[in-house]
Amino acid sequence: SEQLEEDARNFLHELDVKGSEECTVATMTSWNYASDITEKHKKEKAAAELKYAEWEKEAWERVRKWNGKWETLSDPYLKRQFKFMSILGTAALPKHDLEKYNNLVTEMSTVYSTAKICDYKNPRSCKLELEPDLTKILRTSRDYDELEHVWKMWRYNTGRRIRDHYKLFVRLANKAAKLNGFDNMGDMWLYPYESDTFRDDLAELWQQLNPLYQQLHAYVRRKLRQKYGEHYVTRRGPIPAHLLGNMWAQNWGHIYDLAIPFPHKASLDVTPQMVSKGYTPRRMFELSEEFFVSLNLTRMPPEFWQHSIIEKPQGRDLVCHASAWDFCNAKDFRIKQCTEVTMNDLITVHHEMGHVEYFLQYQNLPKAFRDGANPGFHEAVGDVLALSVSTPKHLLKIGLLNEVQDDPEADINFLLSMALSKITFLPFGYLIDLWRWDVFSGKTLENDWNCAWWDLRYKLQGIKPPVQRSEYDFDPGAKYHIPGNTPYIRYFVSFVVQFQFHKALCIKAGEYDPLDPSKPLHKCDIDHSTEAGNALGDMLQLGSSKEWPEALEILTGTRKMDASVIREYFKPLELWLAKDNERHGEFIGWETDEILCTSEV
Ligand SMILES: CC(=O)N[C@@H](CC(=O)O)C(=O)NC[C@H](CC1(C(=O)N[C@@H](Cc2ccc(O)cc2)C(=O)O)CCCC1)C(=O)O
Ligand SMILES: [Zn+2]
Repeated sequence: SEQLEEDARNFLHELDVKGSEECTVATMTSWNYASDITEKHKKEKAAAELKYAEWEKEAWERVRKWNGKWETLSDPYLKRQFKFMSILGTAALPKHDLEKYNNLVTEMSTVYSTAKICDYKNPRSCKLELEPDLTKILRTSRDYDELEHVWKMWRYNTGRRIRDHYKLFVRLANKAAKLNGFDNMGDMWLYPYESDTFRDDLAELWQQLNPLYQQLHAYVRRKLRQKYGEHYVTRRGPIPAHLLGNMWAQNWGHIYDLAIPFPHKASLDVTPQMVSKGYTPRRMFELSEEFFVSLNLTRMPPEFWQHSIIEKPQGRDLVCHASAWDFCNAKDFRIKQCTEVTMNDLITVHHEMGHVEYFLQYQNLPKAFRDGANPGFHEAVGDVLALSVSTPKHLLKIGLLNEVQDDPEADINFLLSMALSKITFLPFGYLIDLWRWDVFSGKTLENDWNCAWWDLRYKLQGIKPPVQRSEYDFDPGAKYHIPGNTPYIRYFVSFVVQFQFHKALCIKAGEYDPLDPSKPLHKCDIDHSTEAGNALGDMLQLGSSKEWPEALEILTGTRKMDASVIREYFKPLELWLAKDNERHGEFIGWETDEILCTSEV
């Protein structure tokens, strides 16, 4: 009835205003803790989390009173808000359980963010931190034993120390999920994807992408065998995980120098040019903002520049892992990033600013809709712009390259550098929550946690630990998102859909034409295209007010995740890798009879 509709609008508006105010308070205490880890900030954050949970519970109980009525409303926009506000979340836990749950997550995050290890070359000095020290060693060292030391000690001082926390955490998480009507927390995490074929769809995407990954894996293994010798990197075995330039082997971009196909061509890593041109983190953020503005998207507000932390502050502990923050008041948006002047961090700056651009585009929607169409969309925005920024053509435009070699060999070099961060990430992006879903569902028992992790790491990534692991270790806990309790499948989704977004925007920018060989997808740069920017903005403004297939269709014309676009982007490389591997008689895939992880405790 008209009256019911009117009452519903007023009711939702009241909850929206109050919910945003409560959200601002809670987010501020979370920011204070993440940017300055002290006992005082920890206590204030814990108290604010409980207070926010009380509000969520009150709001949820008032929404429940509308059950049987809101379903009869005719306006889908109102019904969708009621649908989302009918899920309470972890606030459904009894207060003492919620306090325990929150403290476990904060405690695990603190262990991770404050962990330090001793220097391999100077064992009495024990203050090396993940950022910048350990990431720098993993990125630059080619000393097999030094890399093994750093890899092992990081896991000793993080994962091993939170294994027991995680046991309790899983039980409480599942208790909360059941109170929300889900079988376990894994199912509750998948709710925002609103699809009962989602897991199957993901498995299908991985099947389509695995062959390309295996070709790249075989090629890189040969290059690493040349560097470290056949004893360490065997012909047919998995690659030792600590040789891939990254603490988790999730991005192999930093061993590009060992893998470059045509070494006599110009390097594409513009870090040296950034340093020699006196780039600062501030300049990197302004460069990224300029790109968004060139697309006719929204510039960062003054508060962003006032309150963001874009360089590592000295003399205090903080969560250095980059992050973007929405303070729920359509005014205060921030990034916290311990930025270094490297190309990799320039990409990360775009990733984080992509989150803020999404926050800005949907800031006037009701709070229930101030999210990505699905979490993977939120992760894709910044990466889409970074696909354009990474092209030699764009780097020339912004003065970070002084020449572009436009020939097939330079093309293969470029595509390989992109594949070392985009294709290598796919199995990792998939397996993190494959492991966690099995842990939440009980399919993987506590005594098998670490060896189940290494089964997946071996099966999907074709890597192995440099030293044998056991169930005394807890290697998943050495990756930020596990102690941080952040779902991860969003990144796998993002790495597929970001290429679909890229293709749609490149067509609108006139930068891609499937029939024009001079305009392949991987050479497209959408900067300064307001057609592309307006199309992207139109989708971002929807927030989560429409189901994600509809948002995807508005931008790309399709309603499904489609792996054929990322494969089209890398097609020239895929052909070249297959030929090169065949020429060298490379074994595609991996096998081993080594015991990677012993399960007796
Ligand atoms: C308040 C809050 O927490 N906000 C959320 C955002 C939101 O939910 O609104 C947030 O800021 N999350 C932090 C997280 C940081 C990063 C990350 O963790 N990345 C993944 C995977 C990956 C790797 C390469 C890549 O190109 C893209 C992704 C990893 O490093 O493993 C680190 C560097 C990049 C992004 C992020 O921004 O997603
Ligand atoms: Zn992100």
